[in-house]
Amino acid sequence: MNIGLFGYGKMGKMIEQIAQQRGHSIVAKVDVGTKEADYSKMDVAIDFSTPDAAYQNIITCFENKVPVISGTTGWLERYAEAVKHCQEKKGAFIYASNFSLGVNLFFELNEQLASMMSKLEQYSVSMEEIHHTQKLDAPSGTAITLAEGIIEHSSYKTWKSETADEKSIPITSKREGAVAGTHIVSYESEVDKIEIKHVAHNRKGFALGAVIAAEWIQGKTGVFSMKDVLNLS
Ligand SMILES: NC(=O)C1=CN([C@@H]2O[C@H](COP(=O)(O)OP(=O)(O)OC[C@H]3O[C@@H](n4cnc5c(N)ncnc54)[C@H](OP(=O)(O)O)[C@@H]3O)[C@@H](O)[C@H]2O)C=CC1
Ligand SMILES: O=C(O)C1=N[C@H](C(=O)O)C[C@H](O)C1
Repeated sequence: MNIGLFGYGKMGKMIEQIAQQRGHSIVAKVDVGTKEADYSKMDVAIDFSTPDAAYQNIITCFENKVPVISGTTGWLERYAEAVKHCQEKKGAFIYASNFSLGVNLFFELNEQLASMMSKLEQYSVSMEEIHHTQKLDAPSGTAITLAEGIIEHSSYKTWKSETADEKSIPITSKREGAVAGTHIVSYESEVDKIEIKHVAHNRKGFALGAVIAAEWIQGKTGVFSMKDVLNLS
């Protein structure tokens, strides 16, 4: 598979390593200063760029008939537009706030727990995410997906950073050192606390998941998710 990398930062470099180990070639590295890219050589584009850059990168790939895997967070207010564009162009697209197998299992566990906890009014839910100090967006994309999973299975209506009323899920964002990504969902009552926690030890799991998604999307048309790739639920 010939891969075009959009964003050649921490994730772009990790994806290059994993892709090459799996026998793929990197045919383009599109970063902030890149003037031109040869889309005709790309079987797939993998975008891990910035919140400001992702949407345009994705649309340009659809225009050039290149399937897109995007893991960039913080641009999701334009996700519906990107989906529409993909459908109009009969393209192929997967966005995931987190590509790691572990976090995708954690998403499933979170939804099952939310469903059980929705019957118990004495517990209040809250969330904490911890990432490295270079992260541009907060809360993390993963925390937003977790909150959406809880909202789908409970009476919570929305999420909010830090402080919240009883109808919204409070999310605390911490930025510390080089933390790859930690997410904690807590349910607290007057008498006890239940927590589920995912800790990424490094970025390899995110990169491997993105490369597996790129392999999976070959020859397909449409908008998919990691649930489709991993055959979950
Ligand atoms: N879904 C998932 O599993 C994961 C998602 N992420 C997300 O991926 C994104 C990237 O993370 P990370 O690699 O750590 O960040 P980095 O800051 O290390 O890398 C981002 C890169 O994108 C470059 N860039 C800026 N503008 C453009 C542009 N117009 N086109 C292409 N590239 C551009 C930056 O260049 P410059 O530095 O010169 O500005 C930088 O090299 C973030 O949104 C992060 O939240 C991260 C890990 C896992
Ligand atoms: O910026 C990061 O590093 C990460 N971003 C993603 C997010 O916002 O959830 C995924 C992972 O937690 C690492």
